[in-house]
Amino acid sequence: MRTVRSVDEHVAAVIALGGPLPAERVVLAAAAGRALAADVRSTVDLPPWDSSAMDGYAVRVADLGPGAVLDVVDDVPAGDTRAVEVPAGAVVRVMTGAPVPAGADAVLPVELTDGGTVRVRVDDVVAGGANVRRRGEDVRAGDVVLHAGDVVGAGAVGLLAATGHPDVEVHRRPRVAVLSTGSELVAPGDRLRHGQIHESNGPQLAAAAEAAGADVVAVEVVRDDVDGVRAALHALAARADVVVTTGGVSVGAYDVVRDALLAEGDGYLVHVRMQPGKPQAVGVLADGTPVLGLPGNPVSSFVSFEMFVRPLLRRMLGARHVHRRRLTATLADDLRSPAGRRQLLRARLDWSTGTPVAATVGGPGSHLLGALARAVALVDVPEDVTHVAAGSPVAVIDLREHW
Ligand SMILES: Nc1nc2c(c(=O)[nH]1)N[C@H]1C(S)=C(S)[C@@H](COP(=O)(O)OP(=O)(O)OC[C@H]3O[C@@H](n4cnc5c(N)ncnc54)[C@H](O)[C@@H]3O)O[C@H]1N2
Ligand code: MOO
Repeated sequence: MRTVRSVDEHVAAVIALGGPLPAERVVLAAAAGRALAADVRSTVDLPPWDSSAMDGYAVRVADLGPGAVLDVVDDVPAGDTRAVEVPAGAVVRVMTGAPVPAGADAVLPVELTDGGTVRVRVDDVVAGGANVRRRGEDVRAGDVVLHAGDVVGAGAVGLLAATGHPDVEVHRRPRVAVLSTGSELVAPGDRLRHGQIHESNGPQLAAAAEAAGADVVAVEVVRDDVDGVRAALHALAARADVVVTTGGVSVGAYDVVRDALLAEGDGYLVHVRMQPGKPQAVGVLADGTPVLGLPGNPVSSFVSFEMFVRPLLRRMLGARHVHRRRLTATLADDLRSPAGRRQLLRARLDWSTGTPVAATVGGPGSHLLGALARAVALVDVPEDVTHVAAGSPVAVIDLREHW
C-alpha cells in the first residue's frame, strides 16, 4: 500500500529524518558553504584604532584656515605601530589605513594642500572628524558578528578573518551516497546497445548534493536485482549519512528499490501529489541511515532532489534556511496543469524588464532532459490549479545559490 501525501507533507516527513550534524572546527579556507555551529563574537574592535580614510595630513581642525602653512612633523604610513602625537600648530602626514595620531581630530586629504613634506600649505579646510574611521565604529570587541545557522559566504569569511578568527566551528557536511538502479544503464561514453541508456541521474544527483553542501562519498550503479540493491544499500549506508537512490520505485515488475526497502522492513512507498515525482520511497535502514528513493525519470529525480533531498541535506548541514528562495514572477505563456497534482515546471527567468518573467522550458514529460540545463527555476503550480494564463503572477522556486 502506498501512502498518499501532498508535497508539503512529504517534505515534512523527509526533513524529520535528520537534524544538524555534529560540529567540527575548520580553517577559514574550508569554511565557505558551511553553516556555523555557534555564534561568533569579534575578538577586536573594528577598526581596532582610529584609522585614516584618506592619504593626507592628520590635523587639529582649529589650526586650519585657507592659506595656513603648517609644519609636517612626522610621517605615518599604514603599518606604523608607533604612538605618534600631533602638536598644536603642526600636522603629521598619514596614509590611508594608518593610525590617526593622538591630538588630531581630522584628516585633511592631500588634494586640499600643496602636498608638502616639510611644511604644507592648506588650500581648503575640513570639519572635525572628517576622514577619521573611529575605533569600533564598525564592530565592537565581543559583538556577535555571525549567528549559529548562518551559511558562510565570501563576506562572512572576510568578517571572520578581520575579527580575528583563523578557524571556525561549523556543522559537519552530510555524507551522501548515490545509488542508481537499472539494468539499462551504462557509463557515459560507453557505446549504447539497443535498450541501453547512459547513466545520468547519478552524476546529476551527485552534483546537486555537492551544490547543497554535501560531501558525496559514492556514486554507484546496480542492476535491477533486489539482493544486489539490498547489499549496495547496506554497504553505502555504512559510509554515508544519507543514501539517495534513483529508479525502481514505481509499480513495475522490476522496481527493485521498492522491493528492497519493503524487504528491509522499515521502508514505505509514497504517492506524492506532484508532477513530476509522483512515486517516492523512503526508508530507514537497520543502522539508522535514511534512504530516499527517487523516481528514475531524469526530470523527476532532479525535481525530487530539489523538493525533498536538498531540504534534508541543508538541515543536516545546520543551515537556518533549508528551502530555496521563492519569488513571484510573471508567466510568459499559458500553462495547463493536471488537477490534484502540484506541478513543478522547469523555467528560465528573464530579468531584462527588471522584474522576473518565467518562461517554461522543455515539455511536461519527465524524460525530457534536453532543456534541463537551461532551467534556473521551477514554476510551482498548486494542486487545484489547472490553467494559468500568460501574464499572470506565478510562484517560482529560484534554483540559483544564495548565501
Ligand atoms: N503503470 C505505471 N507505470 C508508471 C507509473 C505508474 O503510476 N503506473 N508511474 C510513472 C512515473 S510518474 C514515474 S516518475 C516512473 C518512475 O519509475 P521508477 O522510479 O520505477 O523508475 P524506472 O522505471 O527505473 O525508470 C524510469 C525511467 O527513467 C530512466 N532512468 C532510470 N534511472 C536512470 C538513470 N540513473 N539515468 C538515466 N535515466 C534513468 C529509465 O530508463 C526509465 O526510462 O514510473 C512511471 N511508470
Ligand atoms: O511522477 Mo513521474 O515523475 O511524472 O514521470
